[in-house]
Amino acid sequence: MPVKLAALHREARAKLAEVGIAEAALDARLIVEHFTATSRTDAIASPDREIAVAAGLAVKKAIARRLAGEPVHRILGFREFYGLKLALSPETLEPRPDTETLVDALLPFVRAAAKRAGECRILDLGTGTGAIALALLATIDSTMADGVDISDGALAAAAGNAARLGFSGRFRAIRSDWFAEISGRYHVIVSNPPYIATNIIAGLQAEVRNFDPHRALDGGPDGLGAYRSIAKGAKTHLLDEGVVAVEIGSTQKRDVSAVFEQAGFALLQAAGDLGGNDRVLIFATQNRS
Ligand SMILES: C[S@@+](CC[C@H](N)C(=O)[O-])C[C@H]1O[C@@H](n2cnc3c(N)ncnc32)[C@H](O)[C@@H]1O
Repeated sequence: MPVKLAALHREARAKLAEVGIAEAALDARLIVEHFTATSRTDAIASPDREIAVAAGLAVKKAIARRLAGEPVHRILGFREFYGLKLALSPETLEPRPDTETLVDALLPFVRAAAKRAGECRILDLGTGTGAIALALLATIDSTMADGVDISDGALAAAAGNAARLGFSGRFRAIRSDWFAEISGRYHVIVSNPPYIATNIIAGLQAEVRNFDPHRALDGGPDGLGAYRSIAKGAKTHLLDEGVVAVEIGSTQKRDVSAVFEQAGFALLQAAGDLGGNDRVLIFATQNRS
């Protein structure tokens, strides 16, 4: 029997709240809206709208997945980042709001390079869904980006997102172990690399541990492995006046700075995330700063 929209919302919310899911109301709303193709306005203006049986069943299945611990955006299959709707795959990290801080901090450097050189060439190492590169392309016209990943599934998701958002002409997805397959030079190298120490992963929140790919999380024994690879290769892939920007774990500012300083870089700027934690470091080559 078809069910009414308001009843579906109520039932979904109650089921998630019952087991103590923190964002029960929001998660229920996102699930119902997505699987019934309705909006917030529909829920207010047409609470008695009848929902087709198939859509009602799809909501039930989605609620069951949420109850089993799957993050809501994995269930929906997409997540918003910097105002862009990005499709996820099992091989991509779910982009986080904290990473938007990295995009914000980098924009002035991208703008300056675009003004200076007529265009800004960006290399996004560990591109995942393409989140960082696509946010920069969406914000500044005279930009092009190469998104690198070691995961074929992530690269397929990034290329799909670029195409859907109309950026195929300015975005290339490249399979590479960091710089191994990269020969060009860039005005900006950016990365949100895996930065969690291997022995910490088992103790992470279940939603992260069980659903984000470990290749996107695991930074090796001390969490710094990817930074070492990036710092080592960055100099020979930067154009004059170029910068390298990385996201970091909240306790890694000193260690990551040391890794880049040893590779011939100087810290130009540090930025915090929405919670006030150290989150972004931007470096230039030492002879420039
Ligand atoms: C923390 S995720 C970041 C994803 C995306 N940039 C974001 O901010 O949402 C790190 C990414 O690095 C990729 N990665 C891990 N090891 C790599 C390697 N050796 N070379 C290239 N990419 C790698 C992972 O597949 C993953 O997509």
